[in-house]
Amino acid sequence: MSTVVRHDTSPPISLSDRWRGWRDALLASASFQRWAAAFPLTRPIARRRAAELFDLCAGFVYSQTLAACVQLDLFETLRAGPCEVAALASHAAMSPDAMLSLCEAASALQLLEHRGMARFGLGPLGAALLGNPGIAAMVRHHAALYADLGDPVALLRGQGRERRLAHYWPYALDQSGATLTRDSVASYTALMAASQPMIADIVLAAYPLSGHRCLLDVGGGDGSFLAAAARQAPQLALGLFDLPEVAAIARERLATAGLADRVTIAPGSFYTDPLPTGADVISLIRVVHDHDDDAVTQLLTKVRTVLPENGVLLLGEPMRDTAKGADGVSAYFEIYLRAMGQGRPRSAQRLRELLNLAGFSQVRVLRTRIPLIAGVIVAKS
Ligand SMILES: C[S@@+](CC[C@H](N)C(=O)[O-])C[C@H]1O[C@@H](n2cnc3c(N)ncnc32)[C@H](O)[C@@H]1O
Repeated sequence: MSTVVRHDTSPPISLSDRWRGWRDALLASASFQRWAAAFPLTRPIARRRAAELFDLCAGFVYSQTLAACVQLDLFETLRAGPCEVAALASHAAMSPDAMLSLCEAASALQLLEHRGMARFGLGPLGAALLGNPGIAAMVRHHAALYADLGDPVALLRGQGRERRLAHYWPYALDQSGATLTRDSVASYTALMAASQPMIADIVLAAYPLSGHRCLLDVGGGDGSFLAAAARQAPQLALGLFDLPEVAAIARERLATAGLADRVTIAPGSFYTDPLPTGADVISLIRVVHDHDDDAVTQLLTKVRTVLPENGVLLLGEPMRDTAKGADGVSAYFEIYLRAMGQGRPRSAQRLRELLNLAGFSQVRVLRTRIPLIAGVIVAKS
């Protein structure tokens, strides 16, 4: 491994750099670690750090344990009540020993729980997962991400290998959407629809739409957010803009929901086509984060241009800095979006800067029920 060359144009070392340097040297010292683990006052910190490092090393195994449970429909199987390992094993076409390993691992992760007499039932996290089908869908689609992450350094260097995640989100490869087929958009559209009810609850609780006349959902997927908005605000006229093949799915889904008369569907790409006019509120739900800064600034400018005076932009997506525990979200999206090939996880502050750049001068960051899942910003020009 070569040494990093430091140029003397680096800024002078600050007091905080010095303090951190001292701390890092201490923490990196094996003898300090031994002392900290032995000394009663520092022992709890040493144990916590050891557990945190262990979790980081083992994270992939935890994820794959969860993936196996989802793939085998274990949570669904246990919904009705606990089962014997032998029955679960025969259902999953594996040996009872292998099933026991999976059940033990899943129990340690609170996905399952021992229920005595070689039986296992749902654990608190497995049960919670059943209440939100979006999570299982998310776990299943991670197969593409983990394939890309087989060699993380090659991924970061942009070397070789076909990127499976970029094919999963084909608009990352074709911004006009012209080459996309129904098949190529169907899985990501279904994935988004599965988690949309929770997102819609969070966004619409933070910013109820009762004061608006017409909502245009840009990048609106299969129309699940619009359907939730329609339930909350019966007066609202609805519009959806998305790539043509996705817009076709939305047309069918919204017709099935009995909303055909209330909704106008506009197929197109926000890179190449104008946005429809007429809405007094335009939503961008989980759209901005997977596009690069220049594209986002252009999109936000387009949105501002078609909004009337006093019209509102409603932006909802995970943000780096709006929640306790958001560090994990930040780490996840940094690498996820790198594998996808575009976009950045942004802080509310960075989004504010991009909104200002696009001509929105009144920007408010709203509190949300579960900030880890979605932050909300409303903006006016
Ligand atoms: C991550 S999904 C979010 C979907 C939906 N808003 C939700 O939260 O469930 C991003 C959406 O933006 C759409 N999209 C991506 N690029 C687009 C473009 N250039 N023009 C229009 N829509 C686009 C995708 O088709 C997809 O439906």
